[in-house]
Amino acid sequence: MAPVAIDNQTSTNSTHHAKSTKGESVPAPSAFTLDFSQWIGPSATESSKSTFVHQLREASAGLGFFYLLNTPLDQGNLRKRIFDLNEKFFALPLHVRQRISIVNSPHFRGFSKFGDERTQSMVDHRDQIDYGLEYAQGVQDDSLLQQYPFLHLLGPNQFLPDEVLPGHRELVLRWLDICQNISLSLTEALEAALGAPKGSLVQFLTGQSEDQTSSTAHKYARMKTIRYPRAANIDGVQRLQGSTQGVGAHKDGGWITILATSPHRGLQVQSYNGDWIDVDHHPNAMIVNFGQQIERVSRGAITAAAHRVLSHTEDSEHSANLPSGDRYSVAYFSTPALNVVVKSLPSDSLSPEVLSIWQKAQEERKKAGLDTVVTDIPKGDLWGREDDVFGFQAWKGIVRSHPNVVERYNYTA
Ligand SMILES: O=C(O)CCC(=O)C(=O)O
Ligand SMILES: [Fe+2]
Repeated sequence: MAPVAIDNQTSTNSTHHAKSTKGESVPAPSAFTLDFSQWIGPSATESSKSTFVHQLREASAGLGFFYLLNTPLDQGNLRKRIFDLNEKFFALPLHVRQRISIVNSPHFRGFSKFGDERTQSMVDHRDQIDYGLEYAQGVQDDSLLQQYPFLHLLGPNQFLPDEVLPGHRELVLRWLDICQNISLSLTEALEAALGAPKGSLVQFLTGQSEDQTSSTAHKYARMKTIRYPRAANIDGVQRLQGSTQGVGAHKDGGWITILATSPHRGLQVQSYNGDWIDVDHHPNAMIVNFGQQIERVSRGAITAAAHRVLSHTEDSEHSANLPSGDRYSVAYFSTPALNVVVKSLPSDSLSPEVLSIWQKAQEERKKAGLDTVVTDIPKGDLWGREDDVFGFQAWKGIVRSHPNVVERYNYTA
């Protein structure tokens, strides 16, 4: 097959208000289920690995969301323990939760009260603890921080002591560590799926590629333990009348997201035709989606999923026949190292298999009367200039989500 240049312009063009010109409803591609043990571990064989890579390729060009079975996160009782921890934390009185308030942390890590976070300038109806890859201490060099404000993101997490929340530090750091490994391993599989040279994507995560801030690789990742409460008033804050925004429509700013949810409905992904599709809870699979940096690196061959979470009150129709109580989730976001320039792969280096899947998707869109993908997210929302290190994008994303931290430390946005 003649190679076709996959171009960022056409593959991920934002057509905010585009509609199917035929006005008919277009069937949406469904989410895929992949088995991680086919890719890595004692039962993986050459043939199972190639099946995995094939499925990953298909999943990457579809909704950009897939289920991943048999990860180490679903072994033993780890998932149950972290969800128990999450529920216990949010059951604590506000003044105890605020002992690890995000505004205590110059590194944007800690508890955000209900109503303190924004997406697309609108308030999110959730509360959460933000974490990042653990660094014993923050960067101390003031002139470096001035030049590269995103280095403020590196530093220690905040945890409640074991007497108050048993296992908090241990469990979260373990979850983070396992997710790091899964994300690296999936990145190796993505290299195979795209036909990219070995190590060409992994280098972005390890920080071993181009380096403009220092000779140190500033590896990075974020994680959140989240609650979407149902009550009308949470910690003295009233829900916005009529708003169902748990977290508003967005594409994750980083690389790969690994998500576990409680059985409650709420997560939705936007199909190429603009429809919002439920991504249901899976009791023994992680939900994986891609972030904007992979979309950029792959020139749009891999879709960064546009998604959102609806947050419903007790009496809404969405709550019917669903488990009562609040929705919880644990989200891990791998990102490129802060010091790397995330360069796109040369378009002629993408494998014919990827190009043909991409072309098929294009043809389907055309048949549906759509020239481009319909999305609520502006194109290249968190893409940087080709020569900027990723840290600047990470900084842009975080400062707009947490204006209270920006104000407390006099950061410039
Ligand atoms: O809570 C969820 O299910 C998803 C959260 C999410 O998309 C995010 O925090 O970026
Ligand atoms: Fe997200």
